[in-house]
Amino acid sequence: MNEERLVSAEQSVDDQAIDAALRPKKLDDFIGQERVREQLSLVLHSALRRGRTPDHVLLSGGPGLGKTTLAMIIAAELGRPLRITSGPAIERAGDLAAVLSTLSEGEVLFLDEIHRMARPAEEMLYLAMEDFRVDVVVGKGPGATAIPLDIAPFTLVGATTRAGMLPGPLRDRFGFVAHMDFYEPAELEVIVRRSAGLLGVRVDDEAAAEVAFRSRGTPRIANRLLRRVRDYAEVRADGVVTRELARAALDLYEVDAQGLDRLDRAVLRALLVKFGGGPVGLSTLAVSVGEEPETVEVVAEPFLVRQGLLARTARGRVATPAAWAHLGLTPPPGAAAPFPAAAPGAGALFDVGGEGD
Ligand SMILES: Nc1ncnc2c1ncn2[C@@H]1O[C@H](COP(=O)(O)OP(=O)(O)OP(=O)(O)O)[C@@H](O)[C@H]1O
Ligand SMILES: [Mg+2]
Repeated sequence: MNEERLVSAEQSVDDQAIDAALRPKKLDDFIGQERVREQLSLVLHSALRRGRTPDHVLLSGGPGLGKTTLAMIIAAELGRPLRITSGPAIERAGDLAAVLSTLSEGEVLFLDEIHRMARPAEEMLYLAMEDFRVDVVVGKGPGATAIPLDIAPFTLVGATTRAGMLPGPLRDRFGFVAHMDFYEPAELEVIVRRSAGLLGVRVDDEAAAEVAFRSRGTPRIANRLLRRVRDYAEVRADGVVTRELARAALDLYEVDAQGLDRLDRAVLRALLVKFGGGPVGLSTLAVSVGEEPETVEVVAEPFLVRQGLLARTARGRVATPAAWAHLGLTPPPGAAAPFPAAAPGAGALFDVGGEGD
């Protein structure tokens, strides 16, 4: 169900064309991520001044935060062609050799989902990144020989949603690592206004703020919510999106004021109403909302944790005071007692494993 969620950060089939159409093309048009943008600008422009290929760049961050966009911008800023491939497409070292040996000088190679590349290819990549050389193995078994092959100096741009899964030696070979964070509502508001302009949707500032606020810190979600709001305004009104219309549309799609959707709220409500705020075990909680434990853990919980509405403890899931407030409920006396703030020094109680967000 994850793919169909309006608030999923993953790219859906519907997003593909729109993602491409809405991508900023220059660093100056890339909104937010101030520090990354400034650092990257220095890396690129100093290399340009020296007439060298810039260091390899690793972009790390959650889905929909702008990694692919930034990779394209890097090539554009350098005025170089961009070759795109991805970890899953490189099953054998030979697949990578085929790409590397046909790069032109200064070309930018975008390797998306780099953490999913096959191991033997990884080792080939180390050498290529460091020495602009690959060893092509010819033959099999004891008679196999490695033939060194020079390749053109290039800039690798790797992207990953799981920087922690990258082997150290690979991470160390990137001269610049950009960590992309969730966006602030004010930044998303600018993104929404820009996207609205490109799509020819008229949104007033308050409506843009409303959409931004419900977008979970993620530009891709903001752009998706904007489209749903536009549909609503076209069918139910004169096409101009006001705050009231944006609210009505997003309420209809069950995306609430903080960006929680139906599943998020069902989990939270069950935790509060059926289990008095917890602690309750994951599988019990999942059964009570009719979902698989994995769905609750992977799809709903990370955002609830990030919003400070739910905590994972060694004794089970616990709602925070903010959770009661968010659903407009009053906690019963003594509810959510085993909460971190109330139990200084009880850090060991809390299991932060498996967060993966
Ligand atoms: N800083 C930004 N300013 C304006 N638009 C942005 C920004 N970052 C992302 N977007 C928009 O959000 C959408 C998703 O961005 P992008 O495809 O680059 O994300 P991603 O990090 O590559 O995601 P994934 O991990 O799923 O590959 C694009 O349409 C892009 O236009
Ligand atoms: Mg991408």
